[in-house]
Amino acid sequence: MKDNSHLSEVGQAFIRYLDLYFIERDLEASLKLLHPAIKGYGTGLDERIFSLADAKKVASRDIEQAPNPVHYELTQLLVDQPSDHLGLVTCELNIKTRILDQELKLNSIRCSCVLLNKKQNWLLYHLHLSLPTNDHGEGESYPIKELEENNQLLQRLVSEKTQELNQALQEISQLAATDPLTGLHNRLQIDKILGQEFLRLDVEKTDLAIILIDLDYFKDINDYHGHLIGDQVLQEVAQLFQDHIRPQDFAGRWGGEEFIIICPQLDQAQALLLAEKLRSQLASHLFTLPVSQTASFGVAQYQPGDTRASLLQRADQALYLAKEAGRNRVSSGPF
Ligand SMILES: Nc1nc2c(ncn2[C@@H]2O[C@H](COP(=O)(O)OP(=O)(O)OP(=O)(O)O)[C@@H](O)[C@H]2O)c(=O)[nH]1
Repeated sequence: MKDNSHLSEVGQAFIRYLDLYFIERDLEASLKLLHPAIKGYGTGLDERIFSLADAKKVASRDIEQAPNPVHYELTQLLVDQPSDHLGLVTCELNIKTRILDQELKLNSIRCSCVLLNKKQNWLLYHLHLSLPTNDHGEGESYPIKELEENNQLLQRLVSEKTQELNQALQEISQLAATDPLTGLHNRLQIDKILGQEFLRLDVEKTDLAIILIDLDYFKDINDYHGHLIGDQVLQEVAQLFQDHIRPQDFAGRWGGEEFIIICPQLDQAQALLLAEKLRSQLASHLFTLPVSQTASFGVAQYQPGDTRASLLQRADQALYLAKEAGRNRVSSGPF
């Protein structure tokens, strides 16, 4: 402990504050030496102190970031006491500490401070710290201010980049799950959804039905009108299915001119009704192009012991029966 007896009460109070704050890094004790109406500025860009709460925030962040003792050397100390209640300190100091095994050294910090005498205690009423803006001095190895600025810039860049990456990731996931022509779920995604629905069946013991759909004589559309018109018909059919299923159903493109609807919580009878609705909507649909289009539908309901493959196989067999029976119809068996 340095001998400060030559200093006035004001000087001693100021040194006491420096010791508690810098050397001991004792937040609570150092805060007790601040006047309740403290105001001032720290060295950081955002270190504005307009209340004791601000001072606490700035100091606690500083101590958290640099918890080791901060050794200081006063290169200049001027203490004035214009009145019984008013003390002024003007000083310059060099500090050094260690953060994360790195030596930090900063010279020529300027500090001006007003102390008020409150019930025989000199308390810091105003504090202003500043760093010279010229190039770093000899031996300064860690310009905190610059580090803070870089840190803030980096944080902003990282947050911007993270946002961009998240958005790109969302777009990529969306693309990976979507059929580019129709905008419906693609086969991979439908397989994933079916897997999730099977897991749900284990827990919830509810119904699940699927509807496989194959357009009738679609080859003719391509042959007579060309592939581009064929594509437009596929898009319009997809939109029609999407418009007439329930919000909880999933519509997907299963293959070229094959579609699939996954219907959670629907039994066979209800799924047959839905399929019939889709069939008749399509059969009577007025396409924007001078074409008409029907489809055949195979319906299968989940049975205990089913795998995804066995359920799909039954729907496929039902679809085959609908085709065999003359197309433009719905079938669910029997098998
Ligand atoms: N325009 C277009 N045609 C496609 C696409 N995918 C598959 N097709 C066509 O769909 C047609 C399917 O023909 P087929 O398998 O013979 O069946 P179909 O003519 O619909 O007859 P049925 O299924 O027996 O009623 C073929 O001409 C394929 O080229 C696509 O993405 N765009």
